[in-house]
Amino acid sequence: MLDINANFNVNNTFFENFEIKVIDDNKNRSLIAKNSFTKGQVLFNERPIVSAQFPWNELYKYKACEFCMRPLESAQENIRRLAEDSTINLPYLKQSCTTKRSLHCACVNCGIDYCSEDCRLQAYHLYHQTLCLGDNRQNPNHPINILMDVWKQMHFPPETTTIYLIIKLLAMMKQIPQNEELMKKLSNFECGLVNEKDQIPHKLLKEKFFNELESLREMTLEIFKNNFYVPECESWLSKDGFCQLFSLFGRNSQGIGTSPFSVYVDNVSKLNTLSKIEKKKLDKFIDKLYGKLEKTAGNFLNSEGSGIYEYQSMINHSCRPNAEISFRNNNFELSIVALQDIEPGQEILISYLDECELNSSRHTRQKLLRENYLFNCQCERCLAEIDQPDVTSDEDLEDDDDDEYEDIDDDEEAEEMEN
Ligand SMILES: C[S@@+](CC[C@H](N)C(=O)[O-])C[C@H]1O[C@@H](n2cnc3c(N)ncnc32)[C@H](O)[C@@H]1O
Repeated sequence: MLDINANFNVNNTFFENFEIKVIDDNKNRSLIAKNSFTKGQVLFNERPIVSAQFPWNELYKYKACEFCMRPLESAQENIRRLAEDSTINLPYLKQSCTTKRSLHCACVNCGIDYCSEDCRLQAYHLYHQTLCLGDNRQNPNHPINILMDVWKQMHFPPETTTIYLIIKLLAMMKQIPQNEELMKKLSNFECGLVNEKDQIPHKLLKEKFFNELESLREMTLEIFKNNFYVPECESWLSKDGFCQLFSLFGRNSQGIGTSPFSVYVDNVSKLNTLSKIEKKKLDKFIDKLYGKLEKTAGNFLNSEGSGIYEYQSMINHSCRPNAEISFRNNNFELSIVALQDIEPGQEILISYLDECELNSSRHTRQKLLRENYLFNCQCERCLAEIDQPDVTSDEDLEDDDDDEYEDIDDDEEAEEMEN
């Protein structure tokens, strides 16, 4: 039988290196280093409890393993598709492309693709036995396909989450023998609909989305009753339970991005058999390809999805982080990597914002964190910049009009400055 813990866990030295501690009222729990780490060191690796590729991303033919999201295209296929140019030939492909087509396989009933037999088996034992649609995989009238279509119409790219995470989770609850353990893990995640202390609601749960959320709930409930009813999960599909489930994914899910071309670029640039002239030529060639990609694919270069991670979700945010997330295996396994030397007793802090957002004003950063993660950031940098004028970064200005919480916050801050 499959060891369910092997699917979720981080390596077993985790609690030798870290402790989870409540160190302040605002942030609640924090992850604290027990040992020292040097810049560039991997603090830990972790696989998600549940993950899924985004549906638009899949529709646009970003081929990835259904279980671990490892790309299924070779670097050459990937660049040809994204750059819309079937004449591109990548040099040194054999040494630098990691896609292993000979290991790929598919579910014999529905044809879903996996990067290996191991992934196919793990998916089967965790959820796919329940979710395999067989001949109905392409049937637009199958309730799961209808739900996915409705979801796609509600959430156009750039995608941040998917209703399929909820479907997979319900199937896992049905299938796995130790589902109390999964239930326990889920109960550890932040899933409040509002930040009770500061009364900040989640953006996906604002009034304007109530009708959408209700139709998603009704459809999911129908699928649940007919396909994988589990008595313990019935409350998840009540009105409140469903909002909480949504909030759990909204507040905790971590984006996953994989790409055969970027791995190729990484590997090819490390080849030490090339002369200086060959290296220069190669750099120029790759720059040109990226130029092409910018025109044809813009920012959409990766197979994208999201997942929830038990231990990564214990790490608080800082606008001046000392660690970062990376997907070094080009699949859903996440690594937390030190950005600087870390001493015992120091809190591990990552950024929930991307690089561009991190470079924005304090006002913009705080707004993004409030909307997505329901907190007023109390990090060292935000506290140090508290006297900064309340300036919104340029790229954010057009969003300002429809942000009712911004206005409340501006008024409060203006009042504070007057007093
Ligand atoms: C993914 S959880 C991190 C772990 C969390 N502290 C816990 O106890 O489970 C994210 C939540 O932690 C809190 N948090 C994280 N970083 C914070 C920060 N810089 N300032 C204030 N609260 C923070 C917020 O409540 C946020 O919604």
